[in-house]
Amino acid sequence: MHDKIRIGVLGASGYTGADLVRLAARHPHVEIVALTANTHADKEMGAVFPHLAILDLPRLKAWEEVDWSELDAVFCGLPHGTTQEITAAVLSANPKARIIDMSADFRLRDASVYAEWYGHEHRAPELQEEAVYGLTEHYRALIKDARLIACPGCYPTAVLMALLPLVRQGMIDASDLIIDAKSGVTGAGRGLKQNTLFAEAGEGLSPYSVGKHRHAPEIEQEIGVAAGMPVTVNFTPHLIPMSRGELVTCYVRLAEGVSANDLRQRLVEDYAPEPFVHVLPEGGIPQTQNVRGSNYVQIGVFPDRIPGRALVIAAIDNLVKGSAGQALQNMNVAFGLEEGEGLLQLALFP
Ligand SMILES: NC(=O)C1=CN([C@@H]2O[C@H](COP(=O)(O)OP(=O)(O)OC[C@H]3O[C@@H](n4cnc5c(N)ncnc54)[C@H](OP(=O)(O)O)[C@@H]3O)[C@@H](O)[C@H]2O)C=CC1
Ligand SMILES: CC(=O)N[C@@H](CCC(=O)OP(=O)(O)O)C(=O)O
Repeated sequence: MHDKIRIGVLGASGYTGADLVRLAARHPHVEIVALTANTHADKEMGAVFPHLAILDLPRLKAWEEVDWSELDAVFCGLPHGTTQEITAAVLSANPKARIIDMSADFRLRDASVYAEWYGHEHRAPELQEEAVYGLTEHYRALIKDARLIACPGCYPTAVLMALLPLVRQGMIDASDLIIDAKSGVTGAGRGLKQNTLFAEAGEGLSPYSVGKHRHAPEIEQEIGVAAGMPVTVNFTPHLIPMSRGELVTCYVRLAEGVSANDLRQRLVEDYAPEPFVHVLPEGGIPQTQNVRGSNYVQIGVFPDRIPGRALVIAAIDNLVKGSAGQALQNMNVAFGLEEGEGLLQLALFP
């Protein structure tokens, strides 16, 4: 029996993997045993990420070279589509390993919805069925015993944290949700992409995947469960010229007799025991700068000038609460640790 949780991070040369390493390196109950990369395999982590060079870390290697038997938990920060077969291989080599996946591969429960939005049949359908959706505050009881945890996408994390308690209580109309979302460029990963080049993303603001972003079905899946009926949402993401951070503005229709104040009160009460959720007082403005580098979520509620409507706004750091931080939070739950262990650092402001 080891006194620390021995972890591997697949995709450690990417943004989510590297942020996981940054956080895990200071976690008192974690030992980082294996790190993998694709094109960066065989490099030192500190050579790929000089901000981590101060740490004594294992060398990056190809995932095929990892000895799975020495790991208790495996974090996957791989491009979606690549994690299914790798997860199946890991679990067949070490059925006791806990997999905490940051990609989209196991989030959708319906195989046909997955195939429609990701363009291929799922390659590990039995694992897709087994996976637990890793929105910690809402699925904690299932995460505790799960072998495969599918961490939510960054946008769905922010949206669902803002809306789930309200939909569940029937305080807003789940069939009338308009979500205007903005993300920093790290949301797109570290690979070279034209739209995230400084010259093209800087000093600009653009919507993308309008009407067809793959986070829409993920949001619809979870809102649908909370509402007890299928829903369709209007979800439009935008790319903002900042490195980290995400802000979602949700325009909602209030149920009869419900006010924006009631929504805030509901969120305050539901999230009162939650260490990472801060529901702001009346007039409080959520800002990405207030959560930058941290695992916190800020939520603000405002009345709309249009009667019967309200705005619920949430801010997160896409790489922390939106991926690596939430993944580590899930590991804490799965291994029976204090949920805030390794995650209580405050936002880097300004
Ligand atoms: N960025 C974000 O804000 C969020 C991302 N996610 C999801 O997390 C996952 C990782 O994202 P992110 O870190 O941004 O991505 P990056 O592009 O920054 O990193 C991808 C990582 O996967 C490795 N890799 C790429 N292709 C393969 C392959 N075929 N086999 C094995 N390893 C491979 C890369 O290795 P190498 O660099 O050596 O080529 C790199 O380590 C994605 O599924 C993403 O959608 C989820 C929530 C938020
Ligand atoms: C700015 C940007 O490009 N963001 C990414 C979202 C990152 C994320 O959460 O993606 P997964 O669902 O693949 O994990 C995007 O819109 O595709």
